[in-house]
Amino acid sequence: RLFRSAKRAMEQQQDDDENLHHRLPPSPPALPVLGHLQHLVGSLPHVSLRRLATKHGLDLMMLRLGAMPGARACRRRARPRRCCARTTTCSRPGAHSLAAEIILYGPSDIGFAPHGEYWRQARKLVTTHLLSSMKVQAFSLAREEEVGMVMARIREAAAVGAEVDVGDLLRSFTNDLACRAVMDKSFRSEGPEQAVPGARRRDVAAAGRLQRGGALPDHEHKYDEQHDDTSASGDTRDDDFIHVLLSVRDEYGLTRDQMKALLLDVFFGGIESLAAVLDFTMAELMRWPRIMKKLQAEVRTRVPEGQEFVTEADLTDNTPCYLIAVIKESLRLHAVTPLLAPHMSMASCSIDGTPKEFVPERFVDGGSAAHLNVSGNDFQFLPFGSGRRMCAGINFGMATVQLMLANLVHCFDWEMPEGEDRRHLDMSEMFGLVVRRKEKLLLVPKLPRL
Ligand code: HEM
Repeated sequence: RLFRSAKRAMEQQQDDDENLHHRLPPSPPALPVLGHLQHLVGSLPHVSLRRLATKHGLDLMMLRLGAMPGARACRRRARPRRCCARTTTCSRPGAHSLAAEIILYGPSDIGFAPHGEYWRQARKLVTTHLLSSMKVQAFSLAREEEVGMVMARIREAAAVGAEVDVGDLLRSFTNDLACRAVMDKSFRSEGPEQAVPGARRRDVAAAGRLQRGGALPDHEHKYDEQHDDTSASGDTRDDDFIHVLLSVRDEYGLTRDQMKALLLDVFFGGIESLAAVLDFTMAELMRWPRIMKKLQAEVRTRVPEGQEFVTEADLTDNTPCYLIAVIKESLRLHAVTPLLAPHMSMASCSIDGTPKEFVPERFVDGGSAAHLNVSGNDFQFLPFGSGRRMCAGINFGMATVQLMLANLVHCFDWEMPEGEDRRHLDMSEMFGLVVRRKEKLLLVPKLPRL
């Protein structure tokens, strides 16, 4: 039933695309056959597109990527971006691709599904039962445990004065967190090698295991054994996502493939983006020691004496506003998904005329951007997108970045490896589904003298 409604929505989308043809935005000069494809071939397509828009003075431009038409809105005026967020990007171009059809079963996930009844129901399910703020809160103990394990590993390195590959550490943290959210602790006992021979990364292993179907039947079995009709729903407990989906499968008429596709969104949507945001933020803090010190002072004064790690309660009871300002500034300066959502381009967003400088103060009270938040209503600042297709994992994402960053700056002082200068820290980007820093972030943790 759901597959049929996804197909209908796709046909409707094609009709809408055809109807739109007679009122297209202006288009820069294009090559025959290729159209504007050459602008996406370089290493940083979002930067080439920004240059193209500036060169032709276009706030909203029509691009042709081979046979596929697309529109891109630029920073200068909020109106075209609002228009894109609310209308143009309600569906996804990738919805018609063979890859999405095979990997995401239709696609039956919410990230790639075309706009329509299936996507609406699936999005409702995910935002109500898996990624709601209540569920994210219920998951705080698990998040704290995972962060605590990373701090313990850094402490071992600090004890012997070794450097750590912070980027790598952050990526394995976000992998572990996603695996834990989806399938609880079972992934630890498995190890990546058993799940997918030769796989080194747990997310790949876990995603592979999900796709081949191993994880779901195991959980189904456990769920059926444990299930008690009188038990409360998993929304307010830290039940893993497979368990939650099993508890609502009849209500939503979900097939096994649809459940797998929805779970894969957590791997595809959450892991790389979270790691990239944390890596960019730590790198910026290293380049701006004054900001690092100010943030450390704020976080350290809020953690009770003798307490080893920062807990979520320390952050939510008395939200440290400079921590939030630092995260917002990092999201402003480094758009990790600049092309996923055509209406969003943080890489080219200028709030107060100093776009390349890392100045979190703009986001604190009295600052020029103090009124901007990340919830998609301020069209100059859309790190999670906006409108109906905005990021479904925004609560999960913000909670994770806050807790991890607070702990990294609370538990350690950070130095550059010997002979390296923080002023030369390379901030070059590497393009991908998620934009990340090109170079490794090698730093030396020191236990602070409190
Ligand atoms: C700080 C980290 C993150 C950033 C910067 C980010 C950013 C984004 C952006 C820009 C979009 C496209 C929005 C649009 O088209 O308007 C998106 C979509 C999405 N994100 Fe995130 N995201 C993050 C973390 C996460 C996490 C942790 C999850 C899941 C656990 C997630 C799941 C999704 C999903 C499912 C979509 C597709 C929504 C739809 O099409 O209906 N994201 N994200």
